[in-house]
Amino acid sequence: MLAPLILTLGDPTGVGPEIILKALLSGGLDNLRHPLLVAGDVAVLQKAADLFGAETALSPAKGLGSHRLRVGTRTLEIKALSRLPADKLAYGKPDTACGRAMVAYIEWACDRCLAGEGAAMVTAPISKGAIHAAGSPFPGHTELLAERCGVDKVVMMLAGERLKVCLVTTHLALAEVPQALSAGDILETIRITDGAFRRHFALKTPRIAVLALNPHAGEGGMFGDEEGRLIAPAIAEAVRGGIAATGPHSADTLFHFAARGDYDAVVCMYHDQGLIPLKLLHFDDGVNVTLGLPIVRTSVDHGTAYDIAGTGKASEASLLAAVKMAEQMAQSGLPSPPTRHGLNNG
Ligand SMILES: NC(=O)c1ccc[n+]([C@@H]2O[C@H](COP(=O)([O-])OP(=O)(O)OC[C@H]3O[C@@H](n4cnc5c(N)ncnc54)[C@H](O)[C@@H]3O)[C@@H](O)[C@H]2O)c1
Ligand SMILES: N[C@H](C(=O)O)[C@H](O)COP(=O)(O)O
Repeated sequence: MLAPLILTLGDPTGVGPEIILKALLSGGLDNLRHPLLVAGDVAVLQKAADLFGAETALSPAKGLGSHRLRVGTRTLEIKALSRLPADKLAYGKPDTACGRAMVAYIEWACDRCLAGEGAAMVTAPISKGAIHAAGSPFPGHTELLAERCGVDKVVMMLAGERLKVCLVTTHLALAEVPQALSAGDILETIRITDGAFRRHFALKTPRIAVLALNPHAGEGGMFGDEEGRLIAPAIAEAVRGGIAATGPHSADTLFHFAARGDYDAVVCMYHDQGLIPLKLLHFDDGVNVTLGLPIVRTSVDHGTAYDIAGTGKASEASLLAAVKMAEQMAQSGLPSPPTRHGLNNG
């Protein structure tokens, strides 16, 4: 039997629980090669099932899971890692117990994957504010997983069929981006992107466009020198290493060409540079992937959507795409980046 894909519940008061139930009830999880295991909370999932009027029945599970929840004609395997008072929780209002639970789901899934007991982890959305309030020092999954896996550099990629963006910097204030950029970090982002595309997406020579930071790529230094000082040297070094990287490209025009298929990946200097075009094209079915980990991690591309949590309206499409991509990546093997803690099982 193949190791399971471990799906973390995310914020119990966000849309995570209901999109998991919606994906299950849609039949979109029926034909996976790997078994699916939800790392989460039984009562929270039962409450989400009620949103869809689905009849549920609970029984004990053997193996990695602790419970089996029958929902209508389908079954969800669950590892219960919290026992939250679901009836008392209000959608959109996580407390510190919820914050701690979100972190516990992620840590457990990560550790199972590092131990080879999970084939991949797929994450439902968390609230960055809630995990912060619960004492987590990390701004999101990406940074938490890098630290837990003992990896210094990972790459946040958001992927859709038409566009794949890979970020040099992620969750930091825009004002801090120029200081945070370095030629070494840009080069590492290009290398991790190239390696992941060769391994997981079967591309012999991925075509990687690297963006400029400033308008018109700095216009020859008139407004900004990061292009000549940091980005161009990183691209030149990548090219010397056999990578098909080009740039620095002006960000305003490049996405048009990337979306029509001229490039396989776009390396972006900061979060919104890449995520605005990505979500414009792929809000419904985009997938967030952490490249450079010794485990496979994919995620939905959206957040907790508190404004619609508990209504059953949230789309499950990104979650289904994330599960599908996790399976594809798990089957294509793992990269073996060096890790600080020697946990590399790749
Ligand atoms: N992977 C993650 O864990 C992740 C990703 C992005 C944001 N976040 C976090 O989520 C919280 C809220 O972030 P935000 O408000 O910027 O973004 P959001 O994605 O939660 O919501 C933005 C808008 O998109 C809508 N939306 C989101 N998901 C939807 C879905 N599945 N179907 C239909 N509509 C949907 C929402 O209703 C809202 O109007 C923040 O704490 C943020 O940090 C987490
Ligand atoms: N930057 C992502 C997005 O906007 O979709 C999101 O915040 C992901 O964060 P983590 O996967 O690191 O939680």
